Order: sequence, then C-alpha cells, then structure tokens
Amino acid sequence: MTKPSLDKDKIKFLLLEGVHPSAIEVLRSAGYSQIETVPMALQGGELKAKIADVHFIGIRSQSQLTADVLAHASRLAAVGCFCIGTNQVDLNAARERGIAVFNAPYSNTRSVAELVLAEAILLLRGVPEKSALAHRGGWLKSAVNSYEIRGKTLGIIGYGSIGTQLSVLAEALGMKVAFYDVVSKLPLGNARQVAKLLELLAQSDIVTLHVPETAATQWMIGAAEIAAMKPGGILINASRGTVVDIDALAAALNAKKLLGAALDVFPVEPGSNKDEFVSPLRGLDNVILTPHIGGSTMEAQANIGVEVAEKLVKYSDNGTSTSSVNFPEVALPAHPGKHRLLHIHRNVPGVLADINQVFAGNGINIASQFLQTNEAIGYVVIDIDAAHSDLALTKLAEVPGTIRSRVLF
Ligand SMILES: NC(=O)C1=CN([C@@H]2O[C@H](COP(=O)(O)OP(=O)(O)OC[C@H]3O[C@@H](n4cnc5c(N)ncnc54)[C@H](O)[C@@H]3O)[C@@H](O)[C@H]2O)C=CC1
Ligand SMILES: O=C(O)C(=O)COP(=O)(O)O
Repeated sequence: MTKPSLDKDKIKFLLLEGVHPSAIEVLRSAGYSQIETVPMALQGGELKAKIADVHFIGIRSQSQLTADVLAHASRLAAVGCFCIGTNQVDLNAARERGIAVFNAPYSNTRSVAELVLAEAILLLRGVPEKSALAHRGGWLKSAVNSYEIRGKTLGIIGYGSIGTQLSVLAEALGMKVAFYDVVSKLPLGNARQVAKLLELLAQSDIVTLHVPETAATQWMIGAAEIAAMKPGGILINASRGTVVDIDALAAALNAKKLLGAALDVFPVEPGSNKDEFVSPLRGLDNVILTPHIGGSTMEAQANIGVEVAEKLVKYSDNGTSTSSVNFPEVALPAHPGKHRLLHIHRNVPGVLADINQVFAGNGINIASQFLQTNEAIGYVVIDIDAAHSDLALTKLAEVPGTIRSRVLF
C-alpha cells in the first residue's frame, strides 16, 4: 500500500471525544488546516466511514480502534491517543498496517493522583453517605467509622507514573505506602514493595489500582481478592473498568465487608454524556461514582492536547516516531534540500537488501539513511535528491514485504 506525499492542506485530521483545542492550535500553527472535531466517541459504521477518509485520528479512551475498524483506515498514517491508556487500540493490527500509535504518558498523572487522594480522605470520613443523607434532609453528625488518613496504609497496585506520584503525595500526608507491581520498582520515600498481591491487600487500609488493561490485569480484583482485604477497607479504581469484578465488589459493599469504594472506570461506560450509566453500584451511598474523569482537568487536557498533537506533527512533517507505543522509534534530523522517503515493511530477512538495490540499481545516491526495527516491522528513512524521489517511491512500493511508503518534501 502506498501513501504518497500530500500537500499539508490535503492532510486530514479527525479529532474525536472532545480533544482539547490546544491540539488544534498546534496543528494549525504547523500548517494543517483540515481538522474535523467531534465531541464524542464514534462507533460502528460511523467510525469506519470517518476513519476511511483521514490521515490522522485523535481519540481518547472511548473510541475502539479494533482490527476491523483499522481495516477501513487505508489512508491512516498515525493514531494519537490523547490519554495514557492505549488498550482501546489494537496495537498489533495498527502496526501490521504501518500505522504508528502515540499517546501522552505523563500529562494527566497528577490529576489522577489528586483525585484518588481526595477520594481516600472523603471515604475514610464517610462523607459520600453523610452528604447523600443531607441531600435527602437527613443529618448524621457522628464520628463512628470516621478516620484520619494520617498513619493509614495505602496499598498501591501498579507502581508506575500514577502510582509513584500517589506514593509521594500520600507520604506527605503522613500515610504509610506499600505497593505491588509485577516489575521490581525503586520505592520512593519510605514506600515498600510487597511481593504478593494478597499480602498487599491484607495489610492495606485503602487499596488503589493503577495498572494498565492487559490480559493479566483483567478481573484481577475479584471475590477472593476482596475477601483478602481488611474488614472495613476501602477500594479505589481509577485504572480500567475490567480490572475489578464489579458484582463481587457490590456484594462486598452490601455485606459491609468494605467501608466504601470509589470507581472512576467501569466494565461498560456510556459512550456519551447523554447515555444512561448502568451499574450494580448505583444507589450505594458509600460509593463514589465518577464518570471516568480521573484525567479530566483543564490542566491535563490542555497539556495532553499539545503533547500528542506535537507528536503527530513531527511524524507527519519529518517521520520522527519517537515515543510511539507500537512502532520502531526513530528521531530524525531535518532534511533541508532533500526529499525524504519513509518505508515501512515486514521485518523479514532480505527486505533491506531489496530496498538498497532500488537505489544502487537505479544510480540514486543516498544522502542519509536511518533504520529501526521491532519484532514485526522495519521502518527505514532515506534522504535523496528531489530529482529521483518519484522513481524511488514507485520502486520502493514494489519491494516484497512493503507495508506502506511515502515521501516528504
Ligand atoms: N481514570 C482515568 O481517567 C485515567 C486512567 N488511567 C489508567 O491508569 C493506568 C496506569 O497509568 P500509569 O501509571 O501512567 O501507567 P504506567 O504504565 O506508568 O504504570 C503501570 C504500572 O502497572 C504495572 N503493572 C502492569 N501489569 C501489572 C500487573 N498484572 N500487576 C501489577 N502491576 C502491573 C507496571 O509494571 C507499571 O509499573 C493507565 O494504563 C490507564 O489505563 C490513566 C490516566 C487517566
Ligand atoms: O489517560 C487515560 O488512560 C484515561 O483513562 C483518560 O481517558 P480520557 O481521555 O479521559 O477518556
């Protein structure tokens, strides 16, 4: 499949799910004018029809870019996930099609950490129940089941960007921090790593989840894990809805095994603000339910807009793929006076020899060449004189194993 170069005014961007306007500013100031925005996620036929027509798509956590959807994306060069999680994109299918996927791994981490800490404090004081009761005309002035956060143990599952920030903030409030992670991590401050998940659950007053959605994290907190928690413990999940068995959690809350819970993510989330939220946790006053807004602050969204849009611009303008989550990473210099050929191919023996033969066999001098591979694909970038770029692009597209190629002026 060949994607020849296009003038910037022909390159189409589609930004879904209310991506922050800071992204549009970045794209416009880089010279791109065809930018369509949609305030919500698209699904099914509508998503397939829209994606078929664009070169770049920006999404957040709700747009499902499955292999089936990506099969319709014949022009798509890259996906920008304007969030941390990339589980909503079939990364292998994208890679097989030569589509690079980018995200914003850090910009909303502080927002999530702040929300989790606030929820921990509110739940330890029984505020959600007391507030709900007051809204109904009740009055529950009582210290029963109301605790300070100071001195309590916070058990963090997943000690990555969010987990570590939370660790530092929690210690500043006088909490003890323990964490469980599949990787050995350097504990910050006085935090300590616990070898087994069940051990962490047994010793924590508050358990909070900060793992990505993977096969290993699916339903990792079920009835057995909740049973291992301290009686009167608190569970917070602002990671992904598939990590917690929500029925088991509802049962534990109804049985008063847990003091409370806060959920920001759910196995099934409404596609837009107009759809109904359905959950067995509805109506439980000791549960804080938030509509997947852990990263939804003005600061985080503005920063994410800039961060991801800049990555898309760099990839579109000069082929730089640094920090892509599914693609060989190449940081490329400018290419003044040269045309730049980008060639994405299956990583099988012999392709590079065939590529080099295109140039040797046609007497085309290579000014510079960059190559990076991963287990599935190779990404080669070749700068040459403008006079030869049409021929070279045509010949490159014929190399067996080619996934896609394009030229940048
Ligand atoms: N509610 C919201 O709005 C937001 C939710 N998130 C979610 O939070 C997740 C975590 O974000 P970050 O901290 O930035 O990710 P990260 O990748 O920096 O950290 C994740 C940590 O989880 C660990 N981990 C992976 N599999 C594990 C397993 N099976 N058991 C234990 N530990 C495991 C990793 O080793 C890593 O240390 C994201 O993947 C995303 O799904 C992120 C931002 C906003
Ligand atoms: O950053 C993430 O992974 C999130 O879950 C935030 O998702 P959102 O951009 O708010 O749909």
